[in-house]
Amino acid sequence: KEKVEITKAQRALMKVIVDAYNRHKIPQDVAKKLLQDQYSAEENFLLLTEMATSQVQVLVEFTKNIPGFLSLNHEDQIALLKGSAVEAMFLRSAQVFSQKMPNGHTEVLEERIRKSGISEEFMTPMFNFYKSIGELHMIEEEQALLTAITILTPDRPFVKDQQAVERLQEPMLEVLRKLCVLQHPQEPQYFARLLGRLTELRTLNHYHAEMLTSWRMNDHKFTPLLCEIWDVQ
Ligand SMILES: O=C(NC1CCCCC1)[C@H](C1CCCCC1)n1c(-c2ccc(-n3cccn3)nc2)nc2cc(F)c(F)cc21
Repeated sequence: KEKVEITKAQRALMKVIVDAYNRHKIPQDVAKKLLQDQYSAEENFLLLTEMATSQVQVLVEFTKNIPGFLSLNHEDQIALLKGSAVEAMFLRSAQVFSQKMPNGHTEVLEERIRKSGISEEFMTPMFNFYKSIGELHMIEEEQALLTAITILTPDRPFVKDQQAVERLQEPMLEVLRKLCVLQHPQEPQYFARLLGRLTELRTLNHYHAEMLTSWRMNDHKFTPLLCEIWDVQ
C-alpha cells in the first residue's frame, strides 16, 4: 500500500494556487441572477458576454499567480491563455452549476439555461459535462489545481516551448494525484476520472464557436476582449 504524503513544498504550491483561485473567483451571482428572472435570448447573450469577459480578466490574474508562468516566453503565455479560456469558462460554469443549492433550484437553473437561446443540439454535451463534474464533488483545492492544469496544457496551438509548460504542469499533476489519493482513499480511480473530465472539456471547445453563432438571435455583439479570445467577429 503506497504511503502518500504531500511534501511541505507541494503544500506551499497548493496554497498559492488555492489562494489565487479564491481571490479571483468571479462572482457566483450569475446563478442567482438566472434563478431570479427569466430573460430574453438577447438579454441572456449579453449576460453571457459580460460574465465571460469578466471571467477572462479574472483568469488572467489567476494565471499570473501560477508559479513560473510569468517566466515563460511571452508569446507562449498568450497562447496558453487563448487556448484555455473557453475550457476554463465551461469548467467554471460547471462548478457554478454543481454548487450546493436549495432543493429544486438546480432544476430551475437548468431550465433557464435550456431556454436561454443556446440551440438544442448543444444541451446534451454541455449538461453531461456539468453533471459529470458535479458527481466528482471536488473540494476547492481540486477545483483550483484542475483549473491551473487546464491552463498549463502544453499542446495548445502556437505554443513554442512545450517542455517549459510541461515542467510547470507536472508538479501540479503530482500534487493533484496525491490529493486525490488522500481525499478519496476508497476510490483509486478518482484521479483518472478527474483527468478524464479535461478530455470532455476539450470537446466542448469544438462546439463553442457554433454555440455562439447559433444563439437564437440576430446580430451577436461581442466585447473586444472576447473577439480576441473567442475568435469571433
Ligand atoms: O453566464 C454563464 N456562465 C458564466 C461564465 C463565466 C464563469 C461563470 C459562469 C452562462 C449563462 C449565461 C446566460 C444564459 C445562460 C447561461 N452559463 C453557462 C454557459 C452556457 C453556454 C455558454 N456558451 C459559450 C459559448 C456558447 N455558449 N457558456 C456558458 N453555463 C452555466 C451554468 C451555470 F450554472 C450558470 F449559473 C451559468 C452558466
